[in-house]
Amino acid sequence: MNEIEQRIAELNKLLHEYGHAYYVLDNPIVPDAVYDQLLNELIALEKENPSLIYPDSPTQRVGGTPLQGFKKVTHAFPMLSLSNAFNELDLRDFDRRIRQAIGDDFSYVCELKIDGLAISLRYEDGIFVQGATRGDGVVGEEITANLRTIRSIPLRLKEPVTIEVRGEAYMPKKSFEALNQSRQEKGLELFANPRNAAAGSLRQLDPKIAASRNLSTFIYAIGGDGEAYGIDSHAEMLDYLETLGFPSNKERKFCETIDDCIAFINMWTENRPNLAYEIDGIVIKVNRYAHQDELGYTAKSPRWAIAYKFPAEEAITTVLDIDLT
Ligand SMILES: NC(=O)c1c(N)nc(OC2CCCC2)nc1O[C@@H]1CCC[C@@H]1O
Repeated sequence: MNEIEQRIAELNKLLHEYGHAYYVLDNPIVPDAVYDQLLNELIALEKENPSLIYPDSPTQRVGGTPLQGFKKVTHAFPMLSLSNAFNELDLRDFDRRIRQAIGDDFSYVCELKIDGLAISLRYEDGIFVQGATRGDGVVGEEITANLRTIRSIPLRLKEPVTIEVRGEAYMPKKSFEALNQSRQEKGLELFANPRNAAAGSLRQLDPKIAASRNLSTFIYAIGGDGEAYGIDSHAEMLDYLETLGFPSNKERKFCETIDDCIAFINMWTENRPNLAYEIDGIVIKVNRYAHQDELGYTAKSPRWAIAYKFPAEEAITTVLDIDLT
């Protein structure tokens, strides 16, 4: 390797490491100025040596020309939805059904239900090759170019594995407020909520627009059977995703009983306003894969998971308005 090739390899390695710390671990290890200076050095070197541009170079996140439209993609594994629970009774019915099916010796994992847009990411030998929306669960839209612009989505994994993962793309509350503020000043129509803003951003044909919207992601599932990766529980799968370099939500909790889950739900019902992103509920999943296999699936959702949905704010204000008039 000549010294230019060496420097380009070194810059790719450093910028990947710094980018992962900043965007995935939310824990920067160099000041922004240092990151920007290295990125500009790489941009200049790549300009002089285009044949040395790595496909997963951080300079390759924002594509050039806008697309004419989005291709359809059939998911290798259907992207399921979640059945809902709205109160404690629903949760205890869910728990009773599980215990009737597999006995009492099991545990749950509780996760925040991110209020964004479900996405699927495909990696071949560790390289990000395709990203799609959930669509109807079977067929989605191919939005790879837009997903590449999301800094928390790794372009190369820490292991050269071929894997398909699922997660939620979302717009942090602060980015949503800033976006609507700037749209207000331009006399543009405002987005109703961060979820619509994220969906609207990922439906843009020009990746430069998606890149400007400060989207992020949390990854929460492997498409297909996790056993293929030597994992046998949901908790282990989330840890494995982190070792590969994916962002997973750290507010998850291992719960022995449904009472622990209800305590978790009560805590986050209280704490939700302090989060940097919107959640619309709490997802409760039976932890061990052996138990998930025993419980199986309905046509559209797993029997081993349920989403407790927070009461919608607007409904409460409507009720209050009636009471107050
Ligand atoms: N929105 C979420 O934070 C979330 C989550 N934390 N975990 C899952 O588990 C999947 C995998 C098994 C069936 C649903 N799904 C989520 O969102 C889904 C996307 C499509 C419907 C649900 O909103």
